[in-house]
Amino acid sequence: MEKSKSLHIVMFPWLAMGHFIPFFRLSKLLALKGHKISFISTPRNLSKLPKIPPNLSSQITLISFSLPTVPNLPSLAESSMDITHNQQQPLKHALDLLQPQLASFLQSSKPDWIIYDYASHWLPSVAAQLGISRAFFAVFTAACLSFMGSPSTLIGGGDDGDNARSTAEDFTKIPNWVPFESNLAYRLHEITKYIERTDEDNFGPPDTVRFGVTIQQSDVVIVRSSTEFEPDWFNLLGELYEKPVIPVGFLPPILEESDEIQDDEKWVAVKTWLNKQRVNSVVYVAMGTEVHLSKEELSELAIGLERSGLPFIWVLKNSPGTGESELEMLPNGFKERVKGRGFLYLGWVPQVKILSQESIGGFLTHCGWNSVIEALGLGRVLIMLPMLNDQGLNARLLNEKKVGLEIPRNELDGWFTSEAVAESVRSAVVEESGKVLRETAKAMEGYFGDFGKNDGYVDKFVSQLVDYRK
Ligand SMILES: O=c1ccn([C@@H]2O[C@H](COP(=O)(O)OP(=O)(O)O[C@H]3O[C@H](CO)[C@@H](O)[C@H](O)[C@H]3O)[C@@H](O)[C@H]2O)c(=O)[nH]1
Repeated sequence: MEKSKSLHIVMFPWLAMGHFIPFFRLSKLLALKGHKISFISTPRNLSKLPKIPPNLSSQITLISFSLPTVPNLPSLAESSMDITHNQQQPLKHALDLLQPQLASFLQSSKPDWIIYDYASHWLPSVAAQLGISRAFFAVFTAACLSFMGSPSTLIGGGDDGDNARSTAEDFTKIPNWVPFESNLAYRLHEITKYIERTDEDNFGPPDTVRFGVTIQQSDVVIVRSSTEFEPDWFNLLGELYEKPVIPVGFLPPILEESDEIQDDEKWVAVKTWLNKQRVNSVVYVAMGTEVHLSKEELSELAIGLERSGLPFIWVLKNSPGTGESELEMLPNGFKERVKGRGFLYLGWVPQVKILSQESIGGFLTHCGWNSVIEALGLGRVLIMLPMLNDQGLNARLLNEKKVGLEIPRNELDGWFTSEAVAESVRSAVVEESGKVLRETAKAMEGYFGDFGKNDGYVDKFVSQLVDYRK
């Protein structure tokens, strides 16, 4: 690469594991292509990132900013996985207070580009004043972003005519700006949770406004998806945003990287157990970093897995709200009854490594976009139980694509039964009724897991960064 084309790029993700992973993956790919990266976050978040490989250590600099203390945020909390849903807004308040540090860093380092997330809606205008080019990296699907609408719809304020959304029901309808056939919309229970959260925002704007302003004030928007997978949604998104929308591909994970964040002894126990199971037989159950199921939901899921009769490995978390672990919240006698057939794991697992084991037959998932990309990159069929954020929309899209099935729920309150869990799991993983889903999911490896194809998207993106630079 010519020296003149080497860029200095600052990365500033939202304080959530599901966002650091794609931002860091993109940083490494950009560094490999000869660009200098300054990756900014808080000390505890930076310590959770995989190690920078020696060949990239001179290209990537980690920049640590202490997170200001704010009311209603536990003192050691620095990311969305450390807190409950109700503390998400105080975390955004703390993020907003990083503005002066960010501004002075940008002023002194004068990067070519800054790539940021939706939450720091104040950042694009700070960067613009300093003459720095600005990219919003949306770690969501083009379908989900299109559903959310144009910047003016997101910013709202009642001036958006027919497009304005004021009630939860408005989010359960296909938007009038979608010109093609689709079933993409929230279920009432999914949006009720979302609205509950934004109503508690006493410290800053709701997420919709953060998104709208961020999109409106960016030079380009980068999306972690591909035009091959979502052609119509990408066309629509370009029209809604009226600015370049650049697919950066899926940024598929590198298997070896998950070695760095695992405890060897524990992994050996998981691997030994997985190796004893039949090929394509085990259900991997994991709900990401932000979903915390209630005791009743955990119980229904547990009994459903038990009833399915299939072997399963289930990753459980500590509940930041109660201090109780999900393992402690499981129904009485469950652990003993599934002993040998169900592997219960409390803590952080190397998810990509688990998904890559040949005994895995399907993935019961909350549909976080990272988890979906990791699973489809390895051709695993999905059993979908979306709970928050974009997850419901992801599930609708993946249902349309026939790569899995949604566990049937009560549309109003989201309740699901153990029978529905057992039937869905069996259908997706072993029964004839799920054969097409298994085959379609397998074929997705070609989009999600193909490194050459995905790297082509990053190459195109890099040449656009060079072209659009101010
Ligand atoms: O024990 C664990 C738990 C998680 N992971 C990894 O952590 C990431 C989790 O990301 P994701 O599956 O996207 O789940 P969340 O972190 O819960 O997702 C948040 O971020 C996503 C991307 O924005 C959104 O799609 C979700 O709705 C939002 O809740 C994945 O890479 C997992 O492999 C592990 O490796 N081990």
